Amino acid sequence: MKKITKAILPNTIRQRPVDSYKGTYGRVVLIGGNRNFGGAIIMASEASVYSGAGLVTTITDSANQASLHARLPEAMVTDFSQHTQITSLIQSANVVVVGPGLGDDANSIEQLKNVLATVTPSQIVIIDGSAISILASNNWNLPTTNLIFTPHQMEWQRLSGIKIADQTETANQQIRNQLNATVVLKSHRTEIYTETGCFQNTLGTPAQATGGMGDTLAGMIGGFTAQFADTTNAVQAAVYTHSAIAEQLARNQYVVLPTQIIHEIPKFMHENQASN
Ligand SMILES: NC(=O)C1=CN([C@@H]2O[C@H](COP(=O)(O)OP(=O)(O)OC[C@H]3O[C@@H](n4cnc5c(N)ncnc54)[C@H](OP(=O)(O)O)[C@@H]3O)[C@@H](O)[C@H]2O)[C@@H](O)CC1
Ligand SMILES: Nc1ncnc2c1ncn2[C@@H]1O[C@H](COP(=O)(O)OP(=O)(O)O)[C@@H](O)[C@H]1O
Ligand SMILES: [Mg+2]
Repeated sequence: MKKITKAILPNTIRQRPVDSYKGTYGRVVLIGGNRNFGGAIIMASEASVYSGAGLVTTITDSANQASLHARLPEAMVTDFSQHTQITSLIQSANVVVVGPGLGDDANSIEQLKNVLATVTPSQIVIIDGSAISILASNNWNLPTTNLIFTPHQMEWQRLSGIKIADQTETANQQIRNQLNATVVLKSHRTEIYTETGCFQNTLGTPAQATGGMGDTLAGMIGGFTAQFADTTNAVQAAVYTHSAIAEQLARNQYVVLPTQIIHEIPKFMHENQASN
């Protein structure tokens, strides 16, 4: 397994061309946040915006709209009932992030089904949290698109059928091959399984063990893959950045909050972009 080091950052985070505009940096659509888990999709959306995604739209329960806008006026918002608009938003996205706080009720299942039916091969689809658990309990065909799963170990157990104790590199890679997807298997040393091999994060702190930390990572992966052409590098850079910021904050903090990481992303990317 190859180690992910600091070198991934300048290899991925490019200086912005002077003649660019918001469209240069990708359209991310995030879908999640039921009435109970609004915070999850708010953090994921914030993480996409702070990672530099050009345009971010959040599709969520109407109960979350005011709080999302109060925290993040940069995001556009549509609620779960706007079916026609949702389908056209998904069609226009470069990257779709589905699952943070989505829940598993009938509406959650319908929203995920619509994503899977709508996406095309040129898009990137990040499947996180509840969306992984819904997929694990339904025998649906996966769409032909660039799929990125971001499970924690129990979500991976549900999806892959591999018990946590048996989640070895060989077993994980075998299921990845069947899924034909990138798998970001989150743990204290997150592993990324791709078509070209497996990469392990070298950073991360138990100060990160708090709710919303993975929702934030999903949004960051959305923001990074929307902007940076090499998707495998973009995923690695997002995973590394998430933990590197957490480690910096953990020098002086017992616990690191997801929203604190989010607010440090622009500065961290500025300091670690390619110098040319
Ligand atoms: N503020 C918000 O809105 C928040 C909303 N959230 C949203 O909630 C939704 C459900 O996501 P979820 O991860 O909380 O629940 P679920 O999928 O049932 O997994 C938990 C089960 O797995 C087990 N487990 C074993 N190993 C594990 C591991 N390494 N990491 C984690 N768990 C592990 C664990 O074992 P236990 O802790 O009981 O020992 C337990 O039995 C999802 O949409 C998410 O986005 C959250 O992000 C929180 C903040
Ligand atoms: N002990 C730890 N050391 C390093 N990173 C951790 C540790 N515990 C959790 N994390 C990180 O926190 C995140 C947890 O993701 P997840 O369980 O999906 O959170 P949530 O769904 O609550 O947002 C992952 O990125 C994981 O790598
Ligand atoms: Mg999660």
